[in-house]
Amino acid sequence: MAYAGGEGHFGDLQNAIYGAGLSGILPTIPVDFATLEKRAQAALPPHVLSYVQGGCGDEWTQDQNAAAFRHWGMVPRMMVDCTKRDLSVELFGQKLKSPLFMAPIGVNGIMTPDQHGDLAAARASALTGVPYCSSTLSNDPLEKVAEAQGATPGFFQLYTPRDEALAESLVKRAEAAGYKAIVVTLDTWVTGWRPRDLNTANFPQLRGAVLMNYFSDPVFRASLPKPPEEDPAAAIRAWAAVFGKVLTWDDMPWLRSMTKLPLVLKGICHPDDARRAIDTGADAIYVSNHGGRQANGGIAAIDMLPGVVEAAGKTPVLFDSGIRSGTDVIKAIALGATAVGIGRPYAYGMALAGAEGAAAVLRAILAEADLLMAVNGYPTLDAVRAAGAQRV
Ligand SMILES: Cc1cc2nc3c(=O)[nH]c(=O)nc-3n(C[C@H](O)[C@H](O)[C@H](O)COP(=O)(O)O)c2cc1C
Ligand SMILES: O=C(O)C(=O)c1ccccc1
Repeated sequence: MAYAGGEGHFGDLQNAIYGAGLSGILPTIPVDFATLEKRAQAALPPHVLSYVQGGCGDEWTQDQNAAAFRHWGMVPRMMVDCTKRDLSVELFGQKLKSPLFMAPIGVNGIMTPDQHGDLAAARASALTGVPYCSSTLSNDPLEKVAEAQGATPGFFQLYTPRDEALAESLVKRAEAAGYKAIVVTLDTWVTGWRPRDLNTANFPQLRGAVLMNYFSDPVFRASLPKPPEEDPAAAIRAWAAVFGKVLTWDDMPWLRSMTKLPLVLKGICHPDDARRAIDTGADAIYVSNHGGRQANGGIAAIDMLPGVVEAAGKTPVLFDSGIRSGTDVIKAIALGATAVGIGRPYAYGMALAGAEGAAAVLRAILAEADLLMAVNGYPTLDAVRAAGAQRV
């Protein structure tokens, strides 16, 4: 049944769903965020849910991130042949089927009952071709996560430790494991004020979750009097002491010297910071306010994207924070993003059905994006950018 026009498109999922419905089969993973979140809310242990769902302060910025997409609108073009759509992008020398990627989520490890959510996320990436940016915080070592990503390229997100030798060790391991870019997160040397987690006195990392990249690291291990297996409490304390280096522009030569891989700075929101990042050697800018988890009171991330895109010129701009649907993805592309990160939505899919659940969420987002392009007369992402989005 080739009703939606064209074959082999992400939007074919729609036909598959309606077709299955004729035999009484319904999607097991909701295709919209609101229903998905409700289902995940019921499925997750309360302390995991509050950590993932929550944000900083009264969550104004987190709410704004999603709500701000509602004041950007697009104008359709008619009489354009859109039977073939091309959502592919080239990023870090990799040809990707779509502009989506999975944003780093350091507690993926505790999102699945088997506590191997990092591997589930990596398998979702292998299943869909959507790259996974895996976090430094992980229940499985980065080498195993890379392996589970199969042929899909992966990126490694670095939380820069205070111990420079440990930072260098993590980056060298990521290079050896085949990651295609190093994404340095700038906004989290300290944790933001998160009332949901504070009121329940819950911080998963201090309970020993998701620290396997440290516990498996030769430099970290050498810094401990006893191995983490023998004295986990001391290893956790050592992690807390080493976790967050305060980065300044003075560190750029060092960060740049650590790797020949593309270097991406995550958390850039100001055009001047984007210019300085590029001038000092960054290969890509990653606009994000950490999903509103780190600082409250900030402007919605999508509203900061156009200024950074303009400042970045030809340098690729990655974006996340507030993406909840395929429509949001297309709006971010229209505003100049090169690639768009999905955060909480895929984590919720994973909470419901592991790798398959996360893959289902990504496929639904891609299907909506593809069908929007089909209807709106945008056959390519360049056409999306040319059409743009207007503030309404
Ligand atoms: C539970 C959770 C854990 C996260 N852990 C990390 C992390 O380890 N490293 C990082 O750079 N960003 C982390 N982030 C931020 C995401 O990469 C991304 O910026 C954010 O989720 C985007 O917002 P959204 O979830 O509203 O789409 C985390 C986000 C969540 C929800
Ligand atoms: O929960 C987060 O968003 C996150 O990335 C993090 C990681 C380590 C410490 C504090 C926050």
